[in-house]
Amino acid sequence: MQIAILGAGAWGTALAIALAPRHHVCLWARDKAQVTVMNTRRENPLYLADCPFPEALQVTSDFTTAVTSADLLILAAPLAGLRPLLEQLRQLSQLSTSATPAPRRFLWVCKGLEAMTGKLPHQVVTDVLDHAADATATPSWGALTGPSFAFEVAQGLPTALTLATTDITFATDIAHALHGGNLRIYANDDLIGAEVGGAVKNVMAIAAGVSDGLGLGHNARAALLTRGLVEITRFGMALGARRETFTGLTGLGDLILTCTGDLSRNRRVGLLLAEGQNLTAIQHTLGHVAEGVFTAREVAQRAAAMGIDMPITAAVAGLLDGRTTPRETVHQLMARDARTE
Ligand SMILES: NC(=O)c1ccc[n+]([C@@H]2O[C@H](COP(=O)([O-])OP(=O)(O)OC[C@H]3O[C@@H](n4cnc5c(N)ncnc54)[C@H](O)[C@@H]3O)[C@@H](O)[C@H]2O)c1
Ligand SMILES: O=P(O)(O)OC[C@H](O)CO
Repeated sequence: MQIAILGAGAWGTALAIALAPRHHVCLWARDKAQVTVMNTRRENPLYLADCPFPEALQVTSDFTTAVTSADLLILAAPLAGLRPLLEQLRQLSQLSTSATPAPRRFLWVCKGLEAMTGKLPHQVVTDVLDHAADATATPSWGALTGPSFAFEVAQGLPTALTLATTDITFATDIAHALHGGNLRIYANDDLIGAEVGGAVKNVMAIAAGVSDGLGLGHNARAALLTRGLVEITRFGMALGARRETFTGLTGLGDLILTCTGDLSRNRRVGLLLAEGQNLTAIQHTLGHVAEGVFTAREVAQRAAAMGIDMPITAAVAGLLDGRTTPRETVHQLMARDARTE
């Protein structure tokens, strides 16, 4: 299969490295200087150092060429970049004079709720690509998500992912095509559940980082993960997800990985919050803002509007907004009334 990976951050680069030995893969980055560096050094020192590119991997800054020659697109920007990237694709489809139209099969890999709109990635997709106007042109799309640190995937370590979409035939076909090497890909038709799991686990990872950073111990972390999963499930089911999705890879799986693995950027935000750093200082230290920072606020707002009890999420949102300190947050959570599990 000819695959174009759009976005050469850590995750897009890792997927390109993992898929290139079995597919024709073209990795696109919008920054020409970054492409020159990647082509010269055959690695991505800015986002994923010490992970050499397979010989067959192509790297380009030519968007049109990357897109029009692909059978499958993997949109590998963070959630904030999903809408602009889709707009770019839509323009290309509309403006293309090529005999080969832009491919309609695509996956996204971002995790979160969009800042300001509170939308899940598939809602952003349907916002931008108004496919309902032409039923015959319905694109096939889905989320590729699950417990996966980019560095480990690029190192060829075993990883299991989920390809979630409402069209199970498409999910199964593409999962089958991508499955192989040390990547296991499961198909799932609960797109909302998969996206909610991937989004809200980032909020819980910030909480776990705070807990560990304050030295609250293993008991506290186990409680946090367990009650965090309850919150994720509650929120997801209210949005239409299936309960069992939250015990799968995109729920419990990604929650465990991100809350306990020190490669997690969201967990690191929590660890730095526990040291007393504010968000500006954290962004300076890490060089970016982890997805959970935006998602915490959006989930807290949506949950409050829907009357869903999400105390850990609300606590993380308050902490990120500077309304409480890490120790006050712990005190507030522990002071809640006793209840049934
Ligand atoms: N890093 C991981 O281990 C990992 C694993 C699984 C999923 N994810 C998810 O994948 C998404 C991307 O994460 P990442 O780690 O690659 O981020 P990153 O910060 O390493 O890189 C983001 C890349 O996207 C590019 N980008 C941003 N906006 C863009 C736009 N409009 N058009 C084109 N490119 C754009 C940036 O230039 C950068 O190259 C996130 O939502 C993340 O949650 C990451
Ligand atoms: O580094 P994080 O916290 O963005 O997590 C990366 C992946 O989402 C883990 O599955």
